[in-house]
Amino acid sequence: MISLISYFSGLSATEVLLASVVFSVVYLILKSYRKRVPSGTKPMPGPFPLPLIGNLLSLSKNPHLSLTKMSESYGDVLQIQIGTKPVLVLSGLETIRQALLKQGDVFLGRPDLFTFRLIGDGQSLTFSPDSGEVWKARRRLAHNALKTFATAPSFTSNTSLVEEHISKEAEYLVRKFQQLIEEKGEFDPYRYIVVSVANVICAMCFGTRYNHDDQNFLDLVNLTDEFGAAAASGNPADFIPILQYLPNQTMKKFVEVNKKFTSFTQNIVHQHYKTYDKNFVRDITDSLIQHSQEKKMDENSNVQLSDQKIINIVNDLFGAGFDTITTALSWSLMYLVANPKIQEKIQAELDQVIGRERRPKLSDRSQLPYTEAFILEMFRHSSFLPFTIPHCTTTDTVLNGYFIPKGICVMVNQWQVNHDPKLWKDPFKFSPERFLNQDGLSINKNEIEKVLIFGLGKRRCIGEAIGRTEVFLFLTTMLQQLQFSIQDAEKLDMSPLYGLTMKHKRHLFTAKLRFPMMATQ
Ligand code: HEM
Repeated sequence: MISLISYFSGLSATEVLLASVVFSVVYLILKSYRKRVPSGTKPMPGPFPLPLIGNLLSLSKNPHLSLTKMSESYGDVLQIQIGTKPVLVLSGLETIRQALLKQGDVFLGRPDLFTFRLIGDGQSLTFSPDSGEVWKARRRLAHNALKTFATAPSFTSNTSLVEEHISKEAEYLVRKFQQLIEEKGEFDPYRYIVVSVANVICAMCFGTRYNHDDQNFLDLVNLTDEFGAAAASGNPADFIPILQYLPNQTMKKFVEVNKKFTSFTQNIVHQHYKTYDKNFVRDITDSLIQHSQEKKMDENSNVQLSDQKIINIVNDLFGAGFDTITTALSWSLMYLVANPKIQEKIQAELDQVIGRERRPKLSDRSQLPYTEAFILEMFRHSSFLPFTIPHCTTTDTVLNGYFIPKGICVMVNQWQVNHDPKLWKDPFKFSPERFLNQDGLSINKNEIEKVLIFGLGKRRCIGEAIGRTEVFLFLTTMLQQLQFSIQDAEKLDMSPLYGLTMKHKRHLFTAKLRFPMMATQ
């Protein structure tokens, strides 16, 4: 190698050897300088990074698995380098609780990443690097809007408006599946679930719903895979700047997807501005417009928010509100066809508690422990959000004795917690029973606390309540009426495809009506 370099450079072999020794010594000195930390603290452990690419090669196609493996050697707090940027990786439930709950103010930042700047014109509540007073005011506003809609009563039934929207969409979905079975015999459930779930969030955000065959809407909602693939934690383009300028199909698609999403929500918001009637607030967009028109200060902080900052919240709620739930439901169906006995057990529970004369309601949830245990196990086992959205530190800090500098990007490994053998017996086994108390009739609350899928602390998901409600109602409405299966169960491929939300390969399903269709209530 040395003689080859010397041949091409015209330098002698000794000169090349000397230059490489000097380069290595300088590199090692720089590295040890980086590791210098204040007295009384330890430098973070981690694998040795290569120049320019850092530890990129160790991340593999499945960073959640490689980083779990790495945590077994280096511990819960470890540092890697992606490209030239240092990244802190957190594992272990107690360490993550310490960081996100007890030291929550320090770990609530978001890093300024290239892909994040492309989302919602860089104004996203979720992805922008803002974590100061403006972010807090926007988050409170979004949270309140969701709570108001989650508790608003329905005009026609004694449930909430949200429950009514979800139950109606779930019912349409069952009818659609039935029609597909009659016409084609099989169907790709993901293709239809995504539209139904998007319709629920559309109803809440914009007061509209779309037909399953509306091609424009279909094109829009089917773009989420590209979004998830590029916004995933550890995207090299976020850490090696040159990659942002090289031709890259994933990035090109990502820019396209973001433009489409933003223009879709902006168009609807503009229509709302035209028809807005402050005496009749119909949906979240209306209530946000009301807030922006009244130019109310945020009650807690005196922060004045621009119209754009308020209205952009709709974009975030719409995006976050359907990809996550669609993914949860499609993983649920995969586990059900892979485990027909578990499907039968859920159906037996539904038959016993609800029967066939009426549809499932949210108030049935506490009496359906096995169904609830199945949902928890689906969240745990799939861990389809393997990492939270990346965080960053807002000041220098110390965690478990390690010095953590201000501004470092933080990856929180939810997948590791959900598969940690110290927390779970046979973590790779799919077993809803692990969440039941010994009597088999109630849920063990301590076990629920160990599942990490909505994040923790100040950045914890604000849609959790709606998310859990939606997964429960869609699933129970489908399973009360349909028994799902696939033709070739041995060929079922459940390996997750890495992304912000991990998807599975699409499969064709079939379903059998469990009893004659009853009229919708
Ligand atoms: C099963 C469903 C869902 C799951 C598993 C989920 C999970 C998550 C996770 C892991 C985060 C990141 C937390 C962090 O960075 O530490 C998050 C953030 C967020 N989620 Fe969800 N989510 C779900 C549904 C929803 C829904 C239905 C909405 C809205 C209607 C929503 C709105 C948001 C927003 C706005 C944020 C950003 C919060 C912030 O940065 O302050 N999510 N979610």
